[in-house]
Amino acid sequence: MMNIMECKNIQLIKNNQTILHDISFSIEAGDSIGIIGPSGSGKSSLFRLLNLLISPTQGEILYKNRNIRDYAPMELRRSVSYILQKTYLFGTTVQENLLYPYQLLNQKPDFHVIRNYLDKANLSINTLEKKNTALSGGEQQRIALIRSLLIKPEIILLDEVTAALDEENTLLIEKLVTDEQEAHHLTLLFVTHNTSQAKRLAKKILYLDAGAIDFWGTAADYFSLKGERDE
Ligand SMILES: Nc1ncnc2c1ncn2[C@@H]1O[C@H](COP(=O)(O)OP(=O)(O)OP(=O)(O)O)[C@@H](O)[C@H]1O
Repeated sequence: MMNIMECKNIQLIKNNQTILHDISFSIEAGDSIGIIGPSGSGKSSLFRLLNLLISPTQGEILYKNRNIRDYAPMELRRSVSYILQKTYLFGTTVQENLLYPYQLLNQKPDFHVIRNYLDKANLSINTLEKKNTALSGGEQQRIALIRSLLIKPEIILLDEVTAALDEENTLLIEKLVTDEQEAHHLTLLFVTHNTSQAKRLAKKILYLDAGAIDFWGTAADYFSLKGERDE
């Protein structure tokens, strides 16, 4: 299996506080990695590093064997897409958001593809004409995810994207992601506080505690060890 991304001895210090200590792990193409750990353990900081929003104090991050600092940030962010709990739809209508990826990629909009994603997300084609503000939080989150997927990233970083959603919306978001993994070998890293979600989606678990890796391995091992600890 090819390592699509690698963190090598990452350290992050901010205001004299060590936020991440010596983080090393490799991400294989097609992986599905759940990142869990207590509040303040550094999960979002790790994503911000992987997306070139901040730089490590020490260590290096490689994407396809090349230091991410050697990529233009916008170029890297097309391949490594970062989606937050609080989504930002821009402009006025849903259509503007779903046509944006085609402008970015300099391609003609493919309404067949758009319709397909809307169908999967349980949204009708008429949603395109709706104003962003006319959508529920769950619908906005689905549109934001579709907008990201239309850019055809190789990796997506989902930072608690379903934390504010109900079960139905959560499962729709999960389905969009898992279908994309099957169809395009998408690599998934997701932060969650939801154990059931981690069990449903993760093949591997990275557990952070106070900025250090406390567990890194298969989800099966993690949940069987955790089960023993909880007994
Ligand atoms: N810009 C910053 N400047 C200084 N300290 C920061 C900054 N951003 C985050 N921190 C600190 O870094 C630590 C890790 O924060 P981070 O948001 O990465 O944790 P997290 O695991 O994502 O937490 P949560 O689960 O609550 O979202 C915290 O102690 C936080 O206060």
